[in-house]
Amino acid sequence: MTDLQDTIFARASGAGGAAIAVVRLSGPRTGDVLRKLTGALPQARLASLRALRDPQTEEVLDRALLLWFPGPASFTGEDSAELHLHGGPAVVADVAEALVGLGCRPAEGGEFTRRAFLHGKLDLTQAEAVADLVAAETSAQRRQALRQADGALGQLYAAWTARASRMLAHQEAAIEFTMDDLPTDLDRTARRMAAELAAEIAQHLDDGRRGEKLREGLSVAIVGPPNAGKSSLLNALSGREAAIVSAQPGTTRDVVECRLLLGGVPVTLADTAGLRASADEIEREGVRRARRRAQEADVLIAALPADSAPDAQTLALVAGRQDALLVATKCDLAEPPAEITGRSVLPTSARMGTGLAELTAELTRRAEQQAGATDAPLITRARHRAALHEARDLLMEAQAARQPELAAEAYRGVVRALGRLTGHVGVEDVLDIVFGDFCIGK
Ligand SMILES: Nc1nc2c(ncn2[C@@H]2O[C@H](COP(=O)(O)OP(=O)(O)OP(=O)(O)O)[C@@H](O)[C@H]2O)c(=O)[nH]1
Ligand SMILES: [K+]
Ligand SMILES: [Mg+2]
Repeated sequence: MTDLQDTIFARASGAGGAAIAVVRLSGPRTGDVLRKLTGALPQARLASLRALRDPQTEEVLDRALLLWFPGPASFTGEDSAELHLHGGPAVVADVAEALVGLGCRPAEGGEFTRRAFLHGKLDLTQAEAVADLVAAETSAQRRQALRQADGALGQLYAAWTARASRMLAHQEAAIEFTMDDLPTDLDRTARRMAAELAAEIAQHLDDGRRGEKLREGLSVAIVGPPNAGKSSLLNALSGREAAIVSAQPGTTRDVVECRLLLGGVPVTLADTAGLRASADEIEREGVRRARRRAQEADVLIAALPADSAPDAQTLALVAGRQDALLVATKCDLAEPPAEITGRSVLPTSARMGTGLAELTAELTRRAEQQAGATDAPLITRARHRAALHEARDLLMEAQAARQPELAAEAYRGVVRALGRLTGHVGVEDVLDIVFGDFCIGK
């Protein structure tokens, strides 16, 4: 995808007007480009103030601060540089034009980090963390991304990959020895190791998706009967008129979303169509969407108006969800029940603004409880989860395999699945272990 012979450049600082624009360069021509723009290579890794000249016209384009990072001791592992230009769009555009004239090309999204990965500067989990750091909206997200960028997750996965390689090595050696008719317990050792690793991976997977929730945001859905005041609640919690409120039941059809920040966790709060049987095709689709959203939500809010009997459809929906939050709405109209089907109820009135602080506090408590920060590094992406599931299943398969060759094949799969996580898929490593790590010696 990326041709490493190309020298790439991109504006690394935000778009739009700014005092300074940082343009980043990476690739084999970088040194040559700096020489042509400034007359000489600046000292490595020290800031130098230089006039940048268009090599064709000799015109001074800008007076800029240069940083020259000769490879391999650079972020990408290649010769690279930063030009700290004055931030005007014309400065950046004219310098970009000069760079193209010197044989560079604009970088594609993520290309610098991709090069860092290809040159072994980062593993894949660290590359992902760079993207997460750039996107981090909250301190909690930043902390999680930084930890992953430091390699905590990658090291865990690399250690597991090494263990799987060792199992494979034991299994292959067991096959060899069986052919020599020598009794060994290599096969049993491999199976024991597989059981241990499978248990550790299962525990790592059983994290309630804390890392993913912090990275992607927690999903909260408001459900309830028509006219329960769901949209009014969404508007009150988010502080803006995001959803249409009216006295007409069946007002909301689409899922209406608002982003909130609760306890450092980004939260998507969704208002949904009132649950009822309807002759209207559009409303029926709205109710389908409401039910689907309720199913997917990390936190479910059941809005039940205090001035009417609890809605049967809503109660049925939350019956299987012990974690659902029962909220009595319109408490200015009637006394809310203390409990519904034995579960406590939070009284609110969007009109009077009562109970909203309590509801926000409860949502914040749940957000903090469900997302982020544990002692062990966390899975932060569906990609991680998929590969770990695959590895765990193959470890079970290896343990149950009747034929040593099938066990070996499963171990090979485990190494591949775990290796994909860091991007270091190295079945070659196994050969080194077979012939080096433990001494077959004959
Ligand atoms: N008295 C009182 N009326 C409220 C309160 N909240 C909402 N309402 C009124 O109840 C009616 C329905 O409110 P909505 O927020 O549209 O209710 P909804 O649950 O979103 O309704 P649908 O989208 O049709 O399912 C409107 O007339 C609101 O003004 C409240 O706290 N107190
Ligand atoms: K309504
Ligand atoms: Mg509504």
